[in-house]
Amino acid sequence: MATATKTVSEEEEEVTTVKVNGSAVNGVPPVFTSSRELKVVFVLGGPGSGKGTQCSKIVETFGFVHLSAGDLLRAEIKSGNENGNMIQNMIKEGKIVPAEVTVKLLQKAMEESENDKFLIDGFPRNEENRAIFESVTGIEPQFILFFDCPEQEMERRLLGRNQGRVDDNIETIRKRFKVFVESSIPVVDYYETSGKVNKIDATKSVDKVFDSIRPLFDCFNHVSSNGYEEELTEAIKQHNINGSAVAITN
Ligand SMILES: Nc1ncnc2c1ncn2[C@@H]1O[C@H](COP(=O)(O)OP(=O)(O)O)[C@@H](O)[C@H]1O
Ligand SMILES: Nc1ccn([C@H]2C[C@H](O)[C@@H](COP(=O)(O)OP(=O)(O)O)O2)c(=O)n1
Repeated sequence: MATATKTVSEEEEEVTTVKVNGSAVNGVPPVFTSSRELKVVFVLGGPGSGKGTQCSKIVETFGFVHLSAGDLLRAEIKSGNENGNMIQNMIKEGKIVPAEVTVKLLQKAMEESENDKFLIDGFPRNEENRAIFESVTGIEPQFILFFDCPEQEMERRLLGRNQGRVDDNIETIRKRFKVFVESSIPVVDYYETSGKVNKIDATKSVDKVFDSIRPLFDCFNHVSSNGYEEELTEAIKQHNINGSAVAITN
């Protein structure tokens, strides 16, 4: 007689469903253990372009969880963890922390959350970030928000941010801009080839920037009978048609 009881191997199979997209790094298979269908949006842009500000608004309106890679790293410094000194020194120098450290923090935060929609802010910041995240979690982002803002404006905003950050001084800011152009823009270019990048003119007011982002997230609240994927594809198409005709920074 057929029974509804699941075998141990069937249960194991369920727990590993998000692993299937992951490819092995050096022969090591992906290790993410969530059984949920996670939806991830990467939020990229230069330092001070307004990523964190807009993420807070998206969280309020669309119920995403905001995971700022920078905030997670700063929390790690405060926690007194053995990596703290190394992270602190790299941030002070405007350098990018090794991906294994950052991916582990993001992975832990996602596993501990009960939500299934994540805004990952300030990540992936280089090719190593991107490749290791993909291999470990098997997650492909729904899309990328790319905040386009001239350096002069970002510098003005960072110098006025006033959060007591060790890296918001002119010397480190210049280093961060260089790293952004050399290491982060290539990641944006990578996603550009699969049509996932939604460029946002970040020079406008906070409310105007949010107005331009909003249609990309509406589908997560108003799912039509076709499912959110079709709505999202249409929203991305419209965004690109109306698209802010702004040049990639530098
Ligand atoms: N559209 C905007 N116009 C003017 N200032 C802004 C805008 N968005 C953010 N800011 C301010 O600029 C600074 C940097 O913004 P933040 O969101 O922290 O940037 P990021 O997370 O990209 O580093 C903050 O002081 C913030 O209040
Ligand atoms: N993926 C990441 C994100 C941030 N970091 C480090 C290096 C960055 O200069 C600092 C600050 O990043 P954060 O995203 O908080 O701030 P900015 O966008 O530079 O304003 O953290 C990292 O090493 N790797």
